[in-house]
Amino acid sequence: MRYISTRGAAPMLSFDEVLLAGLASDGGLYVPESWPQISAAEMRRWRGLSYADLAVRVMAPFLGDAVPLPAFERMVRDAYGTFDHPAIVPMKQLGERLWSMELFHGPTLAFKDLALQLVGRLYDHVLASHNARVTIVGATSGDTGSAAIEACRDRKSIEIFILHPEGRVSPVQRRQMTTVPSKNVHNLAVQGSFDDCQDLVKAMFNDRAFRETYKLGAVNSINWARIMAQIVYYVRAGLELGAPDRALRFAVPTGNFGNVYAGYVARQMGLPIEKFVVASNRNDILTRLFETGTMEIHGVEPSLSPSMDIQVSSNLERLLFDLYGRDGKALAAEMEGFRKGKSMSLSPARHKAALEWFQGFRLSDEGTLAEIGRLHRLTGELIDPHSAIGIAAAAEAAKAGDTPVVALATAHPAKFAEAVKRATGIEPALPPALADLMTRPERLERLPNDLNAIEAHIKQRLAEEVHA
Ligand SMILES: Cc1ncc(COP(=O)(O)O)c(C=O)c1O
Ligand SMILES: N[C@@H](CCOP(=O)(O)O)C(=O)O
Repeated sequence: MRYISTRGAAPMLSFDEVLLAGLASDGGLYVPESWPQISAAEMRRWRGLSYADLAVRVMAPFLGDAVPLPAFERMVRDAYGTFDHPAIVPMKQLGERLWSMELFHGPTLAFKDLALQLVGRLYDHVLASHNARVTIVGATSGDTGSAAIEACRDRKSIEIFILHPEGRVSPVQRRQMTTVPSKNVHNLAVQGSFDDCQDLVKAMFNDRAFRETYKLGAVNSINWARIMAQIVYYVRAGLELGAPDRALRFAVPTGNFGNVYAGYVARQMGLPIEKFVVASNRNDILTRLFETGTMEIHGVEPSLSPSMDIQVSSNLERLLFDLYGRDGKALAAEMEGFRKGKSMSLSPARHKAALEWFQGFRLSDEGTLAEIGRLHRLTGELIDPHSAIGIAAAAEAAKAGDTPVVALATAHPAKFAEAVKRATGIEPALPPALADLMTRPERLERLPNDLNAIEAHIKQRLAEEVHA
């Protein structure tokens, strides 16, 4: 398996090279040269497999010969051995055609663990075989950061720097990052939005000298390995609901478009997915794109679902690459225009093609609180605001059409206790392993939204490590 950049000007790479590269050298994102296929017969055979066994089968074609299969199997088993539910991603029926899939049973209580527990192990394996070290730089609106830190803490060959928007993540999310005492973990609270943090990370990757000197690595979903690991639970949901003999739909709470893009890949591999409902909060750039064909950046506004407070959805570029017939040069020009003009429009034909697979949905904060309350009254369950947006989208979709709709529940309610309490009067408790989280000492650096300041800080910290 070889990987190509969405902007057409970076070298083709193998899986291990893509894992270490993160962003492509032309500023694009790596995607597989072609989509591996899962046959109907394979899907039927895979129905009763454990999550780990299924994960190995779904992901193996993406590795090429970069990682030996026995080692990969071990990594997968270890990664999902950290989850606290035997099904790893349990599904619950909420209505006649309505299901939710819980993706928050990993160590940091959000769907990011499904990919990052594996990516941390892949990094270890590949760094050891290349005898290399890496400096991870990542941006987070709250969940990627803690999942990446948990996956990379105390690893000898990794230093990890996570940028989060100061004051714009929940107190639990912040503390899950800042209370980790490991020496290789560095938290930077940036005066700006998640989009600013993500721009800073991309700018560090595009600063060739900095990237090469400090051997930058990525943990955000710009890294293909993140997407690869997220494909598995779509296949799992499909098999549980009767694929390949029955089609289904997904409703996905969306920010950076990584989660829903992994579903798109599952469909490209042959899973019979009829439609994706792309669900957003008031930061609805994607919903507007599907409604109108035009993508236009408005400022990021804080909401009750802060992890989705994003306007520039990185992974949309991977979908656009296919909508542009995999013409990297044409897409590079389009992305440059979008960067400068903060707006881009799809041609009517491309817009129509996108609507065959996707539809948009948005929910206000008031609607989110109402949905948390409604679900609690109906089922007795507490759900977090991100999952609530997905479930509300799925409930609406289930009213139209006969195929089942699966809502992805992306975070544990205790990560957003304040919103859940406002909606239900009940404060969800953190699991026992995190019971004392709110009293642990924190460690973070406050920095301006300025590339030079961030790079200087990282250089200084790395120099101190060398002399320690
Ligand atoms: C809890 C939660 N739900 C949904 C999302 C949106 O997912 P994506 O960025 O993959 O679209 C995020 C952030 O990524 C998140 O942390
Ligand atoms: N919501 C995310 C934002 C980063 O997205 P990623 O999937 O690209 O890592 C977060 O919680 O940090």
